[in-house]
Amino acid sequence: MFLMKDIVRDGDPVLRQQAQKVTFPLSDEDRQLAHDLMEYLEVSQDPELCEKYGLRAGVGLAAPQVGASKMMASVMVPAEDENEEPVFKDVIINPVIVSNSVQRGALTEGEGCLSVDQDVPGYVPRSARITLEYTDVDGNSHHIRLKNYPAIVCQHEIDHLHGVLFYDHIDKENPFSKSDDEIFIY
Ligand SMILES: Cc1nc(NNC(=O)[C@H](CC2CCCC2)CN(O)CO)c(F)c(N2CCN3CCOC[C@@H]3C2)n1
Ligand code: NI
Repeated sequence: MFLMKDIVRDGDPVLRQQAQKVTFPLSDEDRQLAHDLMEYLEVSQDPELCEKYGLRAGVGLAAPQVGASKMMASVMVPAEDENEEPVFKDVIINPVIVSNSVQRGALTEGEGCLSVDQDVPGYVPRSARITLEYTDVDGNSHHIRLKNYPAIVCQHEIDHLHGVLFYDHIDKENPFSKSDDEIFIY
């Protein structure tokens, strides 16, 4: 199980590398990595376990953040009402954003990152809607449309696979600048 000590922090070159495509069928090592990436999110979203293991809660975790430069990330976006199924939950392997809306969106509270210890205030403008292609651990390919919160999370994770961190997108001059067609999410 991953703990905070296993999370690589900003400054480590692995966070700025282009991750390697994953080959199928998955090796045992890659299968274990996919499992552990999702397990981190599940544990971190359980208040008791999160506290018990001293984790920072997460809704996504990319392989480079645990030192594995592979195109793989877990995403677990809970529903508003936690008694419902998560809005989106999967390990996305070799993900590609095949199209995205012109309309932009940003999380109202900005973003953070388990690999960035300090807060970096500001809006992180992203596409409000994306069409995502990826392969799951069983080798099935998916072609899905996501919007708002899950779309933002997937873009944050896919950025990690290309060596991009959330604060790269923040406007230095005016971190809270917003063009009128941008929507606010969540
Ligand atoms: C928005 C949010 N970001 C949390 N952390 N940051 C992360 O997930 C980073 C990735 C997210 C940062 C912005 C977009 C993607 C991790 N990243 O660095 C991976 O690359 C949260 F923890 C969180 N939630 C809301 C839902 N809640 C359900 C119950 O359990 C607690 C949980 C808290 N929402
Ligand atoms: Ni991150």
